[in-house]
Amino acid sequence: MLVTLPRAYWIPAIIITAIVGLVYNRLQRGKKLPLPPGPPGEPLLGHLRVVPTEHPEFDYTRWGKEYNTDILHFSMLGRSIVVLNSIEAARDLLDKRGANYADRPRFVVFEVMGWGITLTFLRWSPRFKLHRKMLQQSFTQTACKAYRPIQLEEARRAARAIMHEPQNWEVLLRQFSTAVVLRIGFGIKIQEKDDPYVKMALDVEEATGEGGVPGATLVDFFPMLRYLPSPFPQISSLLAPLTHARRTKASIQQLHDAPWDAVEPSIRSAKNLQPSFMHTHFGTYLENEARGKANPATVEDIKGAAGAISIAGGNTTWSTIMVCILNLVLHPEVQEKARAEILAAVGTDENGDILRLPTLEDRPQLKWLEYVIQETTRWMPLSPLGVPHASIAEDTYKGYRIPAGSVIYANAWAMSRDERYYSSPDEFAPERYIPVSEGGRGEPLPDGPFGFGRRVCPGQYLALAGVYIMVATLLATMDLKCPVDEKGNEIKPRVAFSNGLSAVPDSFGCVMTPRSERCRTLVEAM
Ligand code: HEM
Repeated sequence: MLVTLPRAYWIPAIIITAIVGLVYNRLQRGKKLPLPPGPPGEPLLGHLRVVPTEHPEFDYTRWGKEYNTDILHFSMLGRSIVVLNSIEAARDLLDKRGANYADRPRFVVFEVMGWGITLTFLRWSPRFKLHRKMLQQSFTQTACKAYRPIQLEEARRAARAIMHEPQNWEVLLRQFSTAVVLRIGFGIKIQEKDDPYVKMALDVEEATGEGGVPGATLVDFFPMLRYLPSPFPQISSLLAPLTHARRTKASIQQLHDAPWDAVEPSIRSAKNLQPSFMHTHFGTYLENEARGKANPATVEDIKGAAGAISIAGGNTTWSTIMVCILNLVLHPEVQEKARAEILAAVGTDENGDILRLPTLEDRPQLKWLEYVIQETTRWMPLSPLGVPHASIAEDTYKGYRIPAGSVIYANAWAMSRDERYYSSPDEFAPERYIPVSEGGRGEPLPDGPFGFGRRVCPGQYLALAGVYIMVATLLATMDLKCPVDEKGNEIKPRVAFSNGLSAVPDSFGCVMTPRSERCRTLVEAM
């Protein structure tokens, strides 16, 4: 039965209800745990202008020290951003409570770019699980053995091309990493020169690399801004990622469509088939279709997943090779030690010339080279803030509250500089990993560069095998040196990295020369 309140009581009733509501909220808030610490923000905007847009990982690391915490909180226009600065915090939350941190925030800028069905940007959903399964199963440590012949052939092809055009070494190494992922993803074999797919991959890398810190641009916070008419984004540099995304959209679509369209007829007709991810999954799709069986993945899903391989795997592998070469050039003693180890593994003749080129099967013997590669991923984590995860439900950690829907950055940069584990962390020192029992420092291999939990990089084994075979082939056959000026003084490379999703090293000089005629002959014979 409804009780009607006389008109005279309405206003006092409203006021009392409001006061009770306020008091209740206060009490509830009082009962809630505090948010993790962090620097003060500004009214309404929060930390939008406090966190720098260029290399925020450095400031996040500094704030962690200043507030003596490995978990920081920032608020950007009402959205919670949580930064994890230690390997323990990342393991505790992203690994051990993985189900709650498997989501991604919405990447509006990347959506504008045309990244539709790409695992990296998929939110937690049945579609995410489908893509994750398809990619994870294809790149386990065991499954990656099947790609060894491709990686070996492409590494030798790249070494041969570098011997012919040493001044183009940087582009040719880029070509190597693009060639590997295009062959594995779509079964496309690229041409030696001016290949259109390499050009497309480069355009896409530029598009992704300069899209700002993913999930953290103004447009990511206010998705409606994506509809601003073209001239407006020029008004503020905060909208620059939107302009960039619109400009580069076509290249992303092209890198999905062009290789697919080129290969689809051969899979349909079962002629000139090349083994690839697309062949496996699209082949099964066609078989199911012919038998009237349901297909779990659509054509768009398979295209998106194959595209994810070529896009997530090309630039990343190339950048890692570049950082490795940068350090080999800066530290000739590290280079010599790696070369001596390779020579011992492949054998030498009476002139000290190698008997054969290194293979992927030599890798377990090449411990020093492994440390060099691991140190490369620690010294400059390719994705210094990882790709952000998002929390699904509210959580508590170390007495702090992590609101539902928080954006979570695992700060791989801070982890790589953690002085509890790494002595002189800015130093490039592969010897840090030599076990104490062998007279070394026994420091732990880096843990964060490939991410965490249910979103950990599915391509990590493939990537490290690619870096290994390319670097081993170069070291076995060529000397890598700094260029010299007209007075014969070495021009040391300038160490600088791009901002954004991947930290790509700035271009630097390196002179690659064949170590002997025998090395040249071996490479040419491939
Ligand atoms: C040295 C090279 C590479 C590095 C440093 C790297 C690093 C990363 C990182 C940090 C993430 C985010 C992980 C997270 O959210 O916690 C990631 C995700 C991913 N990587 Fe890699 N990656 C490399 C190579 C590759 C390769 C070769 C492939 C090709 C198969 C690949 C495919 C992917 C995909 C598809 C994702 C998205 C996973 C998801 O969202 O569930 N990556 N990678």
